[in-house]
Amino acid sequence: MKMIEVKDYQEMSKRVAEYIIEKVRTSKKLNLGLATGGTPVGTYTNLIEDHKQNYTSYQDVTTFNLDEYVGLSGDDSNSYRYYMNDQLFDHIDIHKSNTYIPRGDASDMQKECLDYEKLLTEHGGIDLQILGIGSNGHIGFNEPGTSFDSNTHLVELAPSTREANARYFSSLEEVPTKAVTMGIATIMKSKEILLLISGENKSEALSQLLHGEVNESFPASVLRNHPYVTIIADKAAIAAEKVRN
Ligand SMILES: O=P(O)(O)OC[C@H]1O[C@](O)(CO)[C@@H](O)[C@@H]1O
Repeated sequence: MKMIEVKDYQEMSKRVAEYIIEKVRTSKKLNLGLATGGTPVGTYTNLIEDHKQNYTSYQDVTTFNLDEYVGLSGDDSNSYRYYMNDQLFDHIDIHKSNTYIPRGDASDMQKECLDYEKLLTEHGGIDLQILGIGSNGHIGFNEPGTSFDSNTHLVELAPSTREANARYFSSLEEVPTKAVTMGIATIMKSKEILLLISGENKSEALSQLLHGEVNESFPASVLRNHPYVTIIADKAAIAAEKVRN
């Protein structure tokens, strides 16, 4: 794993956006894996600004999101489909039909998982996957204990994840208890991964990722087995990590 240290959230967002833009501009066809949560919002803002100023085109880009809440339709403002449209897709020239997110309101969720995995395979897999990390080490919605062999599957969200994400809902009770997520094996098939880590509250996770054991109790640790992962971390995440060690 390679680590790039940046000053702050703004610099992280700019650097990640520049990296994505370069890939978009130089690839004939690009399969981009995208994440939600607070971490990539600044990256998406930078992509939109660049699209408006420099006309970077996303017409040959296909996107695959990591996860979605079970029970929410794409029209629900808390769904990740809504988030992606709102934060990125509605503001660039991507064909909406080329943006894939597992459906949280499918009538048969087991089939939805199988179909999503198949879709990824049929498209030739992800070229560049953007990842955030939960403070318990989750990637996508793969909570501690998830098998490293897992494909797209249904999960029960950890109480800490529901609490962390409750800030987007009007109450904790409203946060869905289940989600659908690409599995660890699915994520590991990506050709390249960029992991974004910002803020002191992620320093414990960064520390464990860099120095802890590779095992299923800390899902992100699997990334140490991937040949092409770059961590982009800001000073706040790293500084606190250094103090701890
Ligand atoms: O970026 P945040 O909001 O800290 O979330 C970290 C991770 O948690 C998730 O939001 C899932 O809870 C991921 O999508 C994200 O990468």
